[in-house]
Amino acid sequence: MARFSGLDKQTGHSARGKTGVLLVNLGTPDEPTPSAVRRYLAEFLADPRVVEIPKLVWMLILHGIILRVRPAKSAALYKQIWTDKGSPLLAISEQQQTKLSAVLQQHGHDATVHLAMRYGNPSVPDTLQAMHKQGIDKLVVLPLYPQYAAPTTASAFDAIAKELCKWRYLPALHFINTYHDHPDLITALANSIEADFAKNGKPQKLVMSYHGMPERNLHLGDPYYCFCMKTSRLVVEKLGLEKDDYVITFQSRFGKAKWLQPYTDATIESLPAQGIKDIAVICPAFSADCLETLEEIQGENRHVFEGAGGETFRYIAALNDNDDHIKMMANIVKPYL
Ligand SMILES: C=CC1=C(C)c2cc3[nH]c(cc4nc(cc5[nH]c(cc1n2)c(C)c5CCC(=O)O)C(CCC(=O)O)=C4C)c(C)c3C=C
Ligand SMILES: [Fe+2]
Ligand SMILES: [Fe+2]
Repeated sequence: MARFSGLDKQTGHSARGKTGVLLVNLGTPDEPTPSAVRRYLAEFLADPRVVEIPKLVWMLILHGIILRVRPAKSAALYKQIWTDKGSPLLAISEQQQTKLSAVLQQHGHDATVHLAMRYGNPSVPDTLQAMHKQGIDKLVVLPLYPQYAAPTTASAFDAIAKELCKWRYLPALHFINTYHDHPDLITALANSIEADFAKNGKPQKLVMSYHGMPERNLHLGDPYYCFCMKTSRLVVEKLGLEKDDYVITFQSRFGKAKWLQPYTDATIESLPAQGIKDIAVICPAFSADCLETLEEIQGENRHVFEGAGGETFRYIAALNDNDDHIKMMANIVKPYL
């Protein structure tokens, strides 16, 4: 057998030269059941980009403890957010794919749009192989993480590289590594906050809650924290908010290590005692609503706030398939088509 995979002469040497856009997001279990969640978490948490502790020690902890306990608990949470179209993250990503494809066509670009999930399905290797067979040899990858982070963006790159390493005829490749300060992202976030304020009134505090990361990663050189700060600064400048109008926090802590601070849940719990009983929460690291926004913020953190004496809690949805968001994606990829 040949060492590198190639296409037969027919498909390999003619009808090529097509351009494809590949959207990548994190992924989600196939079903909200303990066995499907176990499969998903086993792949996710074994990724050395995600958990950076010595492999042997981590495999013992992961398989000995975490994968015995967490799947049942997480499956119960996934059940709460599951829809008739499946996991929100996947369903929303599919809508983004369809709409981006339509917008690029409208603008006269002859590029197809594809979707892959870093963990679970549709997988990165399956999607790339299908694109290869369709004659795509110009590839633009847009990982849907606005702020570069090694556990997310670099991990998406690893999965793509791992597949391409096996190919004989490599595509031209453009990999978008971050868009945390892209003007269209800032506009889309500001518009969505403004629409909420116009409809529901300006809250006493806007909480901008980002997915967390171990603090150690920041000291090792991951720019994620600084990129989150920049996204927030640009959005609040655009909205003309004052320092007291908002707070930046980090959610979804996993494990016992110190993660980026301040933590979302502790901050939200402390607000009512300071007289802040009316808040709106937005999660600018999530391009699609998912477990971490729908269950953790809209569910858990709402209870935390109300339990501490808070009165009005609003969650401002992720940008999902908003027109602004799709336009941003189109403008980000267009220069490379
Ligand atoms: C274990 C370490 C984790 C790091 C580091 C991490 C970073 C990180 N994650 C996202 C985006 C998402 N994470 C999601 C779920 C999720 N994340 C972790 C762990 C880490 N994430 C776990 C264990 C889980 C699974 C949920 C659970 O069992 O509790 C999701 C949602 C997936 C879904 O199906 O809805 C997203 C999206 C970012 C942006 C990030 C950046 C540093
Ligand atoms: Fe995560
Ligand atoms: Fe969570």
